[in-house]
Amino acid sequence: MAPPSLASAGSALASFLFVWAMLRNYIPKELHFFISTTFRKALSFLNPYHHIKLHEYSGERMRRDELYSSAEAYLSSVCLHHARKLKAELRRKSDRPLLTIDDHEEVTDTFNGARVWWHASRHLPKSNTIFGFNSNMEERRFHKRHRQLIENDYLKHVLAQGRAITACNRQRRLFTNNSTSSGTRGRVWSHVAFEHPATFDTLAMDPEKKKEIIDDLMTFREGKEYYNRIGKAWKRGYLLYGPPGTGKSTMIAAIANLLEYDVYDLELTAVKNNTDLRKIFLETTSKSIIVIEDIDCSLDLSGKRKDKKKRPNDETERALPTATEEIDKANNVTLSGLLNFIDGLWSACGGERIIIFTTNHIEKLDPALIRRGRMDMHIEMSYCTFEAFKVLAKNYLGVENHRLFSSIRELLLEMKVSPADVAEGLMLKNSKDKDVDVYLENLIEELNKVKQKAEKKAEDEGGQQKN
Ligand SMILES: Nc1ncnc2c1ncn2[C@@H]1O[C@H](COP(=O)(O)OP(=O)(O)OP(=O)(O)O)[C@@H](O)[C@H]1O
Ligand SMILES: [Mg+2]
Repeated sequence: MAPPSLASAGSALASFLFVWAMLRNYIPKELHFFISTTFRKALSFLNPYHHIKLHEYSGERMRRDELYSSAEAYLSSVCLHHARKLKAELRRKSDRPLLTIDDHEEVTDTFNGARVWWHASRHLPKSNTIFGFNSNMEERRFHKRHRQLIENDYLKHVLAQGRAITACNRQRRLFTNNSTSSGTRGRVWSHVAFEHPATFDTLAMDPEKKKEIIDDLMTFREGKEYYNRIGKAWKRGYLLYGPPGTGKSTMIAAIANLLEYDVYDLELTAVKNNTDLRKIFLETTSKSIIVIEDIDCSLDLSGKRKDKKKRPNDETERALPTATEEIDKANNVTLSGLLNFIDGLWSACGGERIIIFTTNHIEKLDPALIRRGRMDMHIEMSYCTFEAFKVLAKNYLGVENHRLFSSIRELLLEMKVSPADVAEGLMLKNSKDKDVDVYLENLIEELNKVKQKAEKKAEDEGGQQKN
């Protein structure tokens, strides 16, 4: 039951509204206006709550408002379990039903001691609404004493959390600029869902080196303010080099999965010239990894610059281009175009990008391309060590130790074999046998074959030299 003071206030209000309804048609318009505005003011003065509306579509181009979508993701994550009415939908290219809070359902959230009521409503389009969007609206209500907190901190909190949740939930994409792909619709990039299962856990490499790379990546991801403070574009370059089959492409997938970024696989040979390269770059989004695989094969990097001996002091100091170089510039991607792509003014647009080059021949690359600051971290992917083998054995066979491990360690110390070859040896074809011994014996047999081949090759080469 309501307390007596509230009950009497309520009955007074009811009597006032009744009298007002009876008299409103008989009093002059000016008096009617005065009474209704005074009444509204009195009500809003007594109302301790303030409201903020978030519209789903905003701006002249009726784009989906990011604050709205962030709030939707935030509420679905933080307040979903409090809501009684939910909506379930299957988003495109997803096989997991997505649950969100239903329209007209009210949920509450608490932030630094302030309580906020969220209410979602749906406005059906009027006949003359442009584009005919259903404009949904989230409305927040909070006590006026928390206004500063809500305006300054809560709004930012909802945006940041919502963005992070959206990034985590979204289907990541693998883009290619190869124009022969179907469905490009005039765009330079076409994409498919990125579903590579590689992670740093499944990547076979020295554990310390792995940790160093993970730490570096995580520092980068959290580094927005740091990069702002030091006045540097929020991007980082990684050069992965090493022989074939040592896990360079696998590491790219592991990085993308760790950071939850999209991957843009840039095929340089399909880019006409530097202008196109810039356009291509501008069509990438943030939170992405731009990859150029086998960079030494993609571009004739050596011929585009003058003799290094003439410019010993500064690699950025370039000699004037010759006429042939000018023609090349119009028709090809040049080294300077690529350098511009990596760290020219345009490269700062959007931010939060990682650029990765891979190569089997680091010695062939122009030093300017891979100097620190452009390619901040040089990562050597090496032949399979015993530590790397242990990761593969755990992934493929689920064993962390075994009596045959010592023989494998000996063999790996004696020869150079890629993790890809070891992984292949751990996979028995046409076998349903799940016995670990069989798999490891198969690997030892394969490794011995490689060893004998290498020894025979060395013998042949030795014989040829004597002759
Ligand atoms: N370090 C590794 N950890 C786990 N698996 C690996 C590793 N290296 C290679 N593999 C296995 O070998 C296959 C080939 O590896 P990957 O394509 O990553 O090699 P790469 O270094 O990119 O070779 P390339 O120089 O020829 O492009 C992968 O599919 C993976 O199964
Ligand atoms: Mg590769």
